[in-house]
Amino acid sequence: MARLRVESLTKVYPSVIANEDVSLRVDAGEIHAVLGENGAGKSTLMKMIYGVTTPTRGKIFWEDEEIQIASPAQARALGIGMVFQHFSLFETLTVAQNTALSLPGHLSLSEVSRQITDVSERYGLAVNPDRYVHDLSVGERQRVEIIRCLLQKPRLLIMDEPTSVLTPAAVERLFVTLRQIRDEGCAILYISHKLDEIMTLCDHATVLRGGKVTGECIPANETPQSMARMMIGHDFDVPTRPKSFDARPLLHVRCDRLEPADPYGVSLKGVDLAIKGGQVLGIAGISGSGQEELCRLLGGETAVSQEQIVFDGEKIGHLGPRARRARGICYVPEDRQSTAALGTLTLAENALLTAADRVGLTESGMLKRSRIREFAKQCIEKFRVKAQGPEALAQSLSGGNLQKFIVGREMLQSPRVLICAQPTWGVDVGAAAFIRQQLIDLSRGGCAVIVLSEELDELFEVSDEICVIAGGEISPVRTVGQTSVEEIGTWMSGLWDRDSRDSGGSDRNREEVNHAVA
Ligand SMILES: Nc1ncnc2c1ncn2[C@@H]1O[C@H](COP(=O)(O)OP(=O)(O)OP(=O)(O)O)[C@@H](O)[C@H]1O
Repeated sequence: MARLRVESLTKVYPSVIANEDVSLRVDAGEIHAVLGENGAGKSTLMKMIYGVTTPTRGKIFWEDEEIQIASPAQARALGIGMVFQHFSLFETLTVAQNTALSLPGHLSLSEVSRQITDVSERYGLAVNPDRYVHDLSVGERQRVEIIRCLLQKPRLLIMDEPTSVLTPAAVERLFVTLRQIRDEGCAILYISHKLDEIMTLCDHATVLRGGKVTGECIPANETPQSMARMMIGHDFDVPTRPKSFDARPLLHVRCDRLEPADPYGVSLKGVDLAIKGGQVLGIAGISGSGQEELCRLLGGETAVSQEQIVFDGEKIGHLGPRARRARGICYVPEDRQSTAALGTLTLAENALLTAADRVGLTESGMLKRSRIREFAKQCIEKFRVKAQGPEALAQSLSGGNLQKFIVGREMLQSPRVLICAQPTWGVDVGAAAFIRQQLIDLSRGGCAVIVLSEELDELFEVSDEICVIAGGEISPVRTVGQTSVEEIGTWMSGLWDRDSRDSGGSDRNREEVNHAVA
């Protein structure tokens, strides 16, 4: 008897068939991966199973009994739990208060805290029930989401890209937990674009392409390459990084201390960063270490005194985002859902939001509608975004496709500096390789590209120089040949030698820039 079986499940949206005749079964004690490129229909399938979206047609069987799942509450009552990719916790509440909100009945907070402690000890997911969520790192928040789900004693656990913001060590710990839950008889549906994770963790995989099931496999018998081929139908090019011959200093940021505007943010300390046109600077770090504050400083959301940021000889620290964008300092924020795009606007309108001045989308205060549409169309075509066209609402795109559009919108503005946070978050392997190559190519045309990412493999693939941000401080900068994944991984915990800060590549880099901007 399958724990869950779906038969010919179909979801038709006005503009697209997101799932077409999808059939799949997942058994008790099995971790079942759902694979597919961006827009293949994975999230839609999970949303139908969790009662968020109603199927257009098709059947769902829970332990051989046909059911209709009308709401997440009904799904939870059946024993289905879901951990969404984006957290759904209240920052101003404690872990226990957040958890109490999702549990049925009226348990006292001390009882909820006791249950949290029990589950966290049982599965090695350390969390203090009395801590406020705003105080927790992203990895800890992920643990709270998982504990909250486990407290409901799910018999089917759905996880939609749960590791996208976890460090490798945290992923290891999560996998131990998931294997334990599986061995206790839970069925797990697991979505991820990280194919090596699927290989190590999952017992079975179903592959979706264009909303249809195109194959099944046992991941342990495959390679990441063969699974990628099943997903996208062909091989994809691995990025190449030609030597950078023409790197020249372009942007210098110096900031002794900067308190965050956000009460729960991170203070930046002793930032002294020299960034060169013609190459990619990778900034590694566990999320929540000051990346957002650094991006706001570079992008102009946080203004400082004018001499603290020098761009191509001009002091611009006091300028806001629009003036910086007009100069060619473009920015891809980490949060594609709210900061980077507005879901209720069309893609064309979203393009206008950041590209108006740089691409000339207005004239004497009037919108140039056809030019706006044309630019949005260019972003869609060049970055292979699966969307109906410039008039599609941003919220109708799958997560990865919206990410591709946002990256395209910034890259096609011929930026002189591009700040790119988590460029491939939620993007499939083929598209991720494409974006990485575009970042490298952009830098080789003279742009100073800054990539902030938690994925060290990604940073080592694209960067010419690399450093770490931890606790609001920036480590020395190394050329990629001078360092290793191990060293950068250690530095991510803030463990670099502060005395070596003024030595090596970073110092040379800084001197060169000081000289150029003086
Ligand atoms: N509310 C909606 N209205 C219109 N179209 C939608 C809606 N939600 C999803 N779609 C479309 O359905 C298709 C499948 O989207 P879905 O989010 O399921 O893909 P996915 O495989 O999860 O992609 P990703 O890996 O990027 O998250 C996409 O073409 C998407 O644009």
